[in-house]
Amino acid sequence: MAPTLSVKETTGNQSSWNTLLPDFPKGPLSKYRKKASFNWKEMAVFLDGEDIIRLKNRIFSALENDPFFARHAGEELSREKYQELTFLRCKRLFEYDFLTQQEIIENPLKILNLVICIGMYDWSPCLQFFLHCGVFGGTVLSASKRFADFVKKIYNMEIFGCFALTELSHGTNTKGIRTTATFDHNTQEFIINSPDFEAAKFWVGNMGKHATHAVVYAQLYTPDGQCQGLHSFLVQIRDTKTLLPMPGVMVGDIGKKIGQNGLDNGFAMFHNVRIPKENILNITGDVSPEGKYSSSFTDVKDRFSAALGSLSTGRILITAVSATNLKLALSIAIRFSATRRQFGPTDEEEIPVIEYQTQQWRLLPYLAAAYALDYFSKSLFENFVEFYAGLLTKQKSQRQADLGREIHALSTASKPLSSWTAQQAAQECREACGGHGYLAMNRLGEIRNDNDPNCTYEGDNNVLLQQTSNYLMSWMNCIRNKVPFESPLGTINFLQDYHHIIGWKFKANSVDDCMDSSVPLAAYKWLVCYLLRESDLKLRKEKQSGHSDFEAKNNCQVYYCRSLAIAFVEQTVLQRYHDYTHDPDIPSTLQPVLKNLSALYGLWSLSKHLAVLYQGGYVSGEQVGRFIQNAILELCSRLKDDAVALVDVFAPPDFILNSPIGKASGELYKNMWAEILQGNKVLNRPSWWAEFCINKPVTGRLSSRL
Ligand SMILES: CC(C)(COP(=O)(O)OP(=O)(O)OC[C@H]1O[C@@H](n2cnc3c(N)ncnc32)[C@H](O)[C@@H]1OP(=O)(O)O)[C@@H](O)C(=O)NCCC(=O)NCCSC(=O)/C=C/CCCCCCCCCCCCC(=O)O
Ligand SMILES: Cc1cc2nc3c(=O)[nH]c(=O)nc-3n(C[C@H](O)[C@H](O)[C@H](O)COP(=O)(O)OP(=O)(O)OC[C@H]3O[C@@H](n4cnc5c(N)ncnc54)[C@H](O)[C@@H]3O)c2cc1C
Repeated sequence: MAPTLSVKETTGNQSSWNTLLPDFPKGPLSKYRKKASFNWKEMAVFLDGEDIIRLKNRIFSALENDPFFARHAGEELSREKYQELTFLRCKRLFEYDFLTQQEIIENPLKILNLVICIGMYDWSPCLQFFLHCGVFGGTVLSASKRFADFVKKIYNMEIFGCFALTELSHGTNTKGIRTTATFDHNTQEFIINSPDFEAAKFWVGNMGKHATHAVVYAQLYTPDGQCQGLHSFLVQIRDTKTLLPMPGVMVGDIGKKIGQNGLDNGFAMFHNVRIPKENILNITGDVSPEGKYSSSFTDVKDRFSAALGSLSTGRILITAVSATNLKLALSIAIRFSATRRQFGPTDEEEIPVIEYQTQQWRLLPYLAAAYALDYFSKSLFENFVEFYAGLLTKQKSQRQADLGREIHALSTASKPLSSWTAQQAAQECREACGGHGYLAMNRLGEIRNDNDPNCTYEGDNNVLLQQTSNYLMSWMNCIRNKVPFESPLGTINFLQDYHHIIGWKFKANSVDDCMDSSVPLAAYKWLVCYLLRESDLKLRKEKQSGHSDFEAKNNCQVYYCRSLAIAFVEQTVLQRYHDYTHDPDIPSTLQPVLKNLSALYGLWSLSKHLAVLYQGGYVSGEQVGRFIQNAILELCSRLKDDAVALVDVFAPPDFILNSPIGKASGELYKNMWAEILQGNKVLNRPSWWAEFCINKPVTGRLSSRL
């Protein structure tokens, strides 16, 4: 695969940038655009490449010109209407068929960009489409060749799919799933059953109203009564001609959610539902006609990992989806902050709120995080593409197995990091826009609420972090015994220097010394080693004091393993972004601002761990804390005049961003006013006017009845 994220890509010339990226309208934001230290078009082309920008333009303009995607000011859709519109939009996505197989093979990053572009418009149709084609379709596709005919039906929408793992009473604990699939060798069928309503499949996207088929995870029972563990099965849940439930299936919608309400999340119970033997998705095991179980995995644990392997795709995608929400929220809040004026040094002059130190400190570290996480999510996606190619070609090498473990460990921490960062940023951006941030039309509430489940689905963030710390702790024996080790992506290779790193101390002697990301990076390496040592000691102590493995692990999470996983993933994100921004091949016009972003992301993230850095003796004395704080403030101040151009690089067109206060013109009040006046019945008196004007209350009439 071509190294599409390599910095060696050409950035073209001014005239090609202008063709790809039109100028913004002149207006209140022009002042900041002129102050920027770099050309935003050069940056956009440098980061994405011309081909991806052309793809984005194609998608954005298709949506903008399509009546099905029209936005209507003041529109308030009922949930049913919103679900219907979401489905109509999803159908349009089939009709557009934005990417050919060939384009995806040539540059897999295009699929990620497709998800991002559609999601920037609205996550409901995006998730509906990709749950069907990607999560459901991808699982069937990777099972075996015998589903080839079925796969065709998926991609021409003859059927519609969903992915049903979670149950009403079990989600994170996948081993606790209770749906059963019992093989009947007399009829060569599996019989699917939900033992009771608590084992009903629950939360399943697309299942609520329209999915016809589901990938159902169930405990496989062979005729000898043996449970062979969790396997997945293709089950038809609705008739494709009528959308009525299939015999034995009770299926419905779980109700209104906090966000993503265009998507129909549903439940299903199965009562003796018979499916052909061939419908087992034989990824991890199969049964013979006589009912004998076979699996290419001899180890039960390996089989379990493989059964859940497809979840890594979702977690990597969610890392990127959350980074996208971060970009959307920041585009709105930074454009607003550069145009909204409050107070000033004199009575005559009010200044844009972005000039305030607090506003800079609240927003600009998130801007740096958006750049770092965007880069990381794309690079992790590229790593995953390599792994997936190995899966499809049935590679059984040690490298392939190690790569799977490493990607699992990275994605189970990058999803939490990215989704939490976006969630906190969306709230900060909401508040940074004051009251106007709370107006639904400005979209920050929608971004916050639609991002929220990224912290939960595809695995609860707090529980997923345990997977990453388990992986890190698994190297402790090698570290203790000084046995050399390395991982395919090299993310844990620095731990070989553990005994040396653990003795490091903070070296910078001034604020100036701290202005490069190498400083927080060194601190992070120490922090990971320290937290690894502390977590390992704590675990051993817990076990020595007589606690079971379960209890001991549980007692090691807070302040130990959980912090370890977070520090590790922050370190990994920073390492990749540091290497990228410090590459000598980066255009000299862009490098200074990129290095500032890298330093700010590193120092700001690290500053949340200051207590542990002091506690473990990596830093001492009050000066170090001050250096870090002052360096953060200095970087915020340096980036302030670049902030508008930095969001111009990633902000989608106004139609997609859909926020009057976030529009590219910066005509904050004109844009809001226009939207408000186009609202539904804004100037009308209420339909219930008579309740005030005619039917007056009789004060105290009800008090005697209390
Ligand atoms: C991880 C768990 C919590 C583990 O539970 P536990 O029982 O404790 O098990 P362990 O002992 O820890 O694990 C045993 C070993 O297995 C290893 N393991 C586990 N999982 C994996 C894995 N995925 N890969 C590799 N290895 C794995 C583990 O490390 C252990 O090994 P070792 O002992 O350390 O060596 C687990 O139970 C769990 O996963 N829980 C969470 C459940 C979950 O995630 N459910 C998801 C349900 S589906 C859902 O939520 C859907 C949501 C809808 C929105 C999705 C949005 C997706 C993004 C966009 C669309 C995608 C587009 C696709 C594009 C395209 O392809 O076209
Ligand atoms: C919008 C949305 C869409 C979804 N779509 C789908 C779908 O399409 N298909 C599907 O199968 N599922 C779907 N899900 C379900 C989702 O995958 C689960 O909700 C998720 O895996 C979390 O599981 P849970 O809800 O059982 O949480 P629980 O596991 O019950 O978690 C509850 C709390 O307990 C804590 N907890 C649990 N175990 C531990 C532990 N070992 N240590 C410490 N704390 C613990 C958690 O941190 C959490 O705070 C969706 C969910 C949402 C919100």
